[in-house]
Amino acid sequence: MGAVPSPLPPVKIALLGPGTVGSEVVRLLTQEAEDLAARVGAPLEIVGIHARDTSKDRGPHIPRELLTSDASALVAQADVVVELMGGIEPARTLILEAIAGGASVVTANKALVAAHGPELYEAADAANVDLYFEAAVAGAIPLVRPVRESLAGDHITRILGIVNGTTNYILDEMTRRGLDYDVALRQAQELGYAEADPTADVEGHDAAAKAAILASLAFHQRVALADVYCEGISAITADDVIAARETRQVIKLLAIAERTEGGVTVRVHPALVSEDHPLAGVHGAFNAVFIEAESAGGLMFYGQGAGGTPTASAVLGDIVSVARHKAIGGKGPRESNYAAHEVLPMDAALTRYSVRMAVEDRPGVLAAVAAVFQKHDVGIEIVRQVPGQTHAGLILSTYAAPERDLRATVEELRASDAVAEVKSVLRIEGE
Ligand SMILES: NC(=O)C1=CN([C@@H]2O[C@H](COP(=O)(O)OP(=O)(O)OC[C@H]3O[C@@H](n4cnc5c(N)ncnc54)[C@H](O)[C@@H]3O)[C@@H](O)[C@H]2O)C=CC1
Ligand SMILES: N[C@@H](CC=O)C(=O)O
Ligand code: NA
Repeated sequence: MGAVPSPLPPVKIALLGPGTVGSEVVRLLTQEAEDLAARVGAPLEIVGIHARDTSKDRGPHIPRELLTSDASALVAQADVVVELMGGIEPARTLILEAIAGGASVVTANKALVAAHGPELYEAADAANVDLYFEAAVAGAIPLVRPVRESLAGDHITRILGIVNGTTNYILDEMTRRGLDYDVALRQAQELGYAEADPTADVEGHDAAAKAAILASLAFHQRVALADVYCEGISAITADDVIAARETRQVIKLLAIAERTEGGVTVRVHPALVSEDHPLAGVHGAFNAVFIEAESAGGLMFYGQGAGGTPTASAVLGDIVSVARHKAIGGKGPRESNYAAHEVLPMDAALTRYSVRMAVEDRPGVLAAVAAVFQKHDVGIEIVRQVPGQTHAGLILSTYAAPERDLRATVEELRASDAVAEVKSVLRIEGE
């Protein structure tokens, strides 16, 4: 019988941040140890867990003896560092220390990858180690690998989707259960969906970070967070939700990255989506992303975008990949940033508006309103009259036009004496 190969030495795992996601990653690394070892080709050994407070009891899956407050010492002894603390610092410094020490890194930290991705990619490349971040975009949904690897031979032209679970949960609860915004936000926090500072979720910054990461991978160039137009949902009211329902639409926070002849635009904002569109059926903290590519055509990715356990699935997948590279050799793909499409401002994006307003109840008002649209070369597709108490209500939907013209139209409507109040302006996507 041939010599039995000696088992490979354990791959040493250091975990930073045993919180909502981190505690689930530790639980799964422990409970699934046998299967994971078989898949990696070597055992995975958790050599330490860095936490701010090592005295706090963290339940049965976080052994007290593994807790340490000395992150640098822990990182120095690991083959793979799993960063699940969030925030920019000290996560960035610790990841750079890990890479400099020859460790591969798995992170779910989209704020960090969006803000400092190039620095981290270059450091990982120079040290010939992996930097994986599948969990950073759309939680459990495999999206980073398909864009970075499976579609590396294609030309992606458009990405449109829901990439933040917290805001989808809030808007969905407001739409389907008439829940108040603040109550829905609190519930999302209790369910472990929201960022430590939920402003990142509701003001769109989390989705913008994910959009910047996806656009950089999809268009093979660096798209900075500052290049992403970002508008959140904190101004969305119950009236907006009711008005959307009356026109058979729902409100979703969408991330949209487009590459055209003129260049690249990346934007995050609330939008009206037809009730007949698949995105309207994305409920709770689920995410869904449509990708259009020249050869592949249309693709749709759907799944849980937030939550400790679903996110831990994506983290574990990355751990298996990088641990396998550590155990038996190999390395994941490097950053691809050869392209140089012009990154265009939001003004250049082609969008459609739905403008809900209260107008004076007198002859000639409709003509006066229409004249404003005509002046800015914005076509009106649909005019709906809605009942109003003291004024007549109008909802005008436009054809696609450059954002700059749409915005100028709304600004002039606000100043018009035919218009008592512009109640809301929402873009229309996903018809
Ligand atoms: N919660 C979710 O559904 C998802 C979260 N993520 C990302 O995963 C990361 C972790 O998120 P959660 O587990 O939800 O956050 P969390 O707030 O529940 O856990 C963070 C953990 O790191 C610790 N921590 C934070 N700053 C620290 C510091 N300076 N030093 C030591 N420990 C520190 C906290 O005490 C806590 O134990 C974040 O980057 C987040 O954006 C990604 C996808 C989904
Ligand atoms: N707060 C984020 C967590 C996952 O990325 C979200 O709600 O999507
Ligand atoms: Na993902």
